[in-house]
Amino acid sequence: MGIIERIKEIEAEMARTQKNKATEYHLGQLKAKIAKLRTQLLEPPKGASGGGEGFEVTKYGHGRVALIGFPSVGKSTLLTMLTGTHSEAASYEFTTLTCIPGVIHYNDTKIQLLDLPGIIEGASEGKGRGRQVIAVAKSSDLVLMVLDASKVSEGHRQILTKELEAVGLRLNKTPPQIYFKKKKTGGISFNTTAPLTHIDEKLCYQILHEYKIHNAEVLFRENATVDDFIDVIEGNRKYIKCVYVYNKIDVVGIDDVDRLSRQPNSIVISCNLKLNLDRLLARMWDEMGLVRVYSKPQGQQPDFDEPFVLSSDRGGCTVEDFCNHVHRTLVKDMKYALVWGTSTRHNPQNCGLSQHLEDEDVVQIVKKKERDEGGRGRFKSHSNAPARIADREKKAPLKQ
Ligand SMILES: Nc1nc2c(ncn2[C@@H]2O[C@H](COP(=O)(O)OP(=O)(O)OP(=O)(O)O)[C@@H](O)[C@H]2O)c(=O)[nH]1
Ligand SMILES: [K+]
Ligand SMILES: [Mg+2]
Repeated sequence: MGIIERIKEIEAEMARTQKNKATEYHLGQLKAKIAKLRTQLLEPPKGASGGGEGFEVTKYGHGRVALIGFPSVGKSTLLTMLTGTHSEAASYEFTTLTCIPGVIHYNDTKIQLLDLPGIIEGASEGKGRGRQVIAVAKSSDLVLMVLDASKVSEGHRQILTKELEAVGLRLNKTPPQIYFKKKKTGGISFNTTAPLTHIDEKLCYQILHEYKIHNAEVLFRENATVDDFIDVIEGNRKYIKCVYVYNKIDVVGIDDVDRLSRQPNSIVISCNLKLNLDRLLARMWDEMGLVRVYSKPQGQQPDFDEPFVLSSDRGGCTVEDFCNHVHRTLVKDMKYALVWGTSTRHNPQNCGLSQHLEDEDVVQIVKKKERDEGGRGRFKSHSNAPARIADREKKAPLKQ
């Protein structure tokens, strides 16, 4: 029997099993069994050389966004509108057969947007190009799940979420607060700092047993579920933000539009009428959590057209991360940093390497050998972005 059949069989057994106190241990074990099989499913077949049919597209820009959705919901139309890169759009399904990259220029940052073939139920098990599409979604910083506003009754949102979850993607979730460490000896030590209502010590042991783990340290820091615990044991989950984009609102009534726009993490648009596309861009950019930091050489103004772009998902947002972006020896040479912006209590503030920077902060690195000329009046005004500087100065004067 193949892996997919075995998963189906266990799923059927779970559906048959009544949920109560007496069956909860058995159900927990079955969940662990399915998780293990799904992980096997994700491993490339032995002897496979990576395969030439993947959608490997080189990463570009400050972040990557993937368009995921059923066929003909308007993914390609949206890519063309947002990036200017043409991607074939047509009224028949599976128009797009590969991954088409485009670039969005927004807030002085560049974001790679990827158009992908439509996926359908069963994608996680290899239907259509599902597996390749999902692999691209996994490599992204944000998923835009595009849905057809006129077909919402068909449960596409749930189906696709399930498909992505089946391969270890977790949308709009944070990793469970469970500390888990395998050991060589000593048995299982089980502790909790929160009251648990979904799982108990015995069930934990059974799940670990299913994974043949007999020595480990487990600490629940929140009221987590069996699924959360399995996610932590598997350890290969990817936590990604997702915005649900309801397209084609030009063909549905105002009541539906209103209802859809109130769904969690959702935005309604129409490519045909160019409705709400700017809101979508703003939303997308916010979700990516990019942090633009402007470097200010001593006695000069920062170049507000050329931010260093940091992100907590990619490498972090501290002064140290900023230094590493600018030059690899800068961390070593830094005496302290002067920071202007929303991350500081006063402007400028002397900061160390661990200072967390926020979007639009200005940073001046004072090096060990340099003489600190801090506080010596205003810098000369030669800049290619006078308006933005004036704007910044209103918030916090960029002296020094
Ligand atoms: N009414 C309406 N139709 C739209 C809108 N956006 C796209 N379409 C139409 O929907 C159809 C499918 O668009 P595509 O962009 O090819 O959809 P897709 O999701 O890329 O499709 P596949 O690549 O086949 O998965 C085309 O006929 C588009 O013109 C919209 O906002 N409103
Ligand atoms: K299409
Ligand atoms: Mg397409």
